[in-house]
Amino acid sequence: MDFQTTLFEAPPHRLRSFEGLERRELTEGAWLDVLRSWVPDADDVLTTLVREVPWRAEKRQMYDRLVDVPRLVHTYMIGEDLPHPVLTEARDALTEHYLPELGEPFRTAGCCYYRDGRDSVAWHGDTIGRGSTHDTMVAIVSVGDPRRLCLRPRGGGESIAIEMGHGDLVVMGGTCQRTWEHAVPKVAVAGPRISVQFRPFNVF
Ligand SMILES: O=C(O)CCC(=O)C(=O)O
Ligand SMILES: [Fe+2]
Repeated sequence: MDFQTTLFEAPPHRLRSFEGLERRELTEGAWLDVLRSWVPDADDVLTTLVREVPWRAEKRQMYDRLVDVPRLVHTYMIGEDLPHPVLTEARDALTEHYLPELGEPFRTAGCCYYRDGRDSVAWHGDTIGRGSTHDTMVAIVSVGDPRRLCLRPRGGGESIAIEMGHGDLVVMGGTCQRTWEHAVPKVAVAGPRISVQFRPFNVF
């Protein structure tokens, strides 16, 4: 790229491209995509979200069972402005990249704030709405301290774990919400982490 191009053409996204995205096929038509260090300004995204998101404690029945959810949450519904421009870019870039496979845009952004290693989410699938019956995608952008996303097949079998680091993208796709479960387990020591999950219409 020559100097003039760099100087005069503002990049359409400050996000990196999807080059380096790796797919891991799980069983029964479930899969995981992982792209490390996708999000720029991850430090700024973290501090902005800690400050700007109207966090509330989660005390309710979640998904298909009553789970222990020690963490803070807030969901940006369809049409609501997101609290950081990088998140808007991320949602639009995800929509563009996955549209041929997903067939619809990412619409909502669920935010979860794990304040320290004691915050966690128990085993569940995102099966409110269409995730219980249809193939879909949940795209997770992670900022802050790394935490493990554990996954296990619902029918029994070995679990796997993916580290979600500062600025990483992890996408659960195919049948993942109905044939597998996922969890973010407690750990002895961890600093703050925020997860932003982009989902299509009527997937929670
Ligand atoms: O913390 C994460 O990245 C996963 C959260 C999650 O599975 C959920 O809120 O449904
Ligand atoms: Fe989930």
